[in-house]
Amino acid sequence: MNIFIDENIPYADDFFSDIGEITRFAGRELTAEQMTHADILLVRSITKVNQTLLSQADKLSFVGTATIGEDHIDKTLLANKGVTFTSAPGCNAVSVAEYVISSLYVLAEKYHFDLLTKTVAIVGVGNIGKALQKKLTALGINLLLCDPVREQTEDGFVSLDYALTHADVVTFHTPLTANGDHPSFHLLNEANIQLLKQDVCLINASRGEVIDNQALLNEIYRRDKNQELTIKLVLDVWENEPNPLLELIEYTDIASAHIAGYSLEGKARGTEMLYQAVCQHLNLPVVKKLDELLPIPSVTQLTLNNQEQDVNQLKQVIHLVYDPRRDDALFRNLLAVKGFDWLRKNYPMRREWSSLKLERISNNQKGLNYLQIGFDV
Ligand SMILES: NC(=O)c1ccc[n+]([C@@H]2O[C@H](COP(=O)([O-])OP(=O)(O)OC[C@H]3O[C@@H](n4cnc5c(N)ncnc54)[C@H](O)[C@@H]3O)[C@@H](O)[C@H]2O)c1
Ligand SMILES: O=C(O)[C@H](O)[C@H](O)COP(=O)(O)O
Repeated sequence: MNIFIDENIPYADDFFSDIGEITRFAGRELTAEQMTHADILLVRSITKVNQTLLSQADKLSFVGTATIGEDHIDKTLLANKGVTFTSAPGCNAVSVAEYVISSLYVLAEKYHFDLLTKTVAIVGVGNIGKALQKKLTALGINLLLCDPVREQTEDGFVSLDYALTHADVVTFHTPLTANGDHPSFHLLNEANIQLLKQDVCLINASRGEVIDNQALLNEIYRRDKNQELTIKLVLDVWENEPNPLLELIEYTDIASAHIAGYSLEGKARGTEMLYQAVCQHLNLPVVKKLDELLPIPSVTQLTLNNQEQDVNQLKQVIHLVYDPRRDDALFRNLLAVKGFDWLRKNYPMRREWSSLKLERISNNQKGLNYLQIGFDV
């Protein structure tokens, strides 16, 4: 059993070494010739699984992507070839939600605003959007939800134009789609970008192509020329990765190399989900568990030393576990020297909020419930 596994899939040996012979590959360099030997192929988002790659893959019976996004997979081709496919839905949803909230508290600090006075629009309310909705609701932050697919059968959603016009923060969490009733390609574009409020915070942690990056840059120039307040910008994903629009970077408040989903837990859950799917595919018992593999966090416990949680304490606790300014500094300092893919391949350890246990001075503390937003209490 020959298992081809992307080099950026963690814990591959732990989960798969006793199932078959593992061949690791660099995600952008896998060739059709190599695929002649593969029974199982496990990829990440940068490997295009298409006719070109699979033209000689006569032994292939299973393809898995250790990611939420599937836009790099020709699923129709796999179905026609009788190849089983699975992705890792929700594996890094918490990681992305925590990236967004950590970034919002950086913006609140930098621009001296109170998040509780802001309305946040979540565009795309699936696994990630729901994780974000749960945390932001627990933080008492006003929300608008935009999801035309869910809106067909559920209440409580607003149109994109309404969200763009009324929200102080707009954060995108749709898949990248070019077809269907609600294509997301260039969802934010030249025609609607001027609807954004004067001092809006704009976040993209979905796919770069969901926002027309040139139209965004042009809008930034236009607002600057008209001496309007500029857009506060958090970009984790970029059109044309790994070659982002360089002129856009200087106008971002937080820029990162498509790492919002890169918590250790998020990436490792993707591996575990593929392992479970491979076991089902091969009729093998599931005997490996991720919890047995995760390392002890560098900070495991914190005692909160004041009776009332205030926003400063909250910000410090959140940024103790993960502060996106770290990734922004790496991006700005190393993108030109090392490159986008290197930044992702060499991403430093990052844990999720649940890895930190909060000890309290007294149990009668009122205010924020850290447990509800995802800390271990
Ligand atoms: N930056 C990162 O590291 C990172 C990590 C994980 C996922 N992602 C991206 O985020 C995307 C969303 O992830 P998810 O797990 O929430 O997926 P999901 O499929 O669970 O949810 C996506 C939601 O978007 C909605 N949607 C689809 N088209 C829409 C449109 N035109 N307008 C508004 N809503 C629309 C869907 O109805 C669905 O509810 C993934 O497809 C992936 O591309 C990025
Ligand atoms: O789709 C996803 O899960 C995320 O975009 C994830 O960050 C992709 O990571 P990659 O496969 O590019 O390493």
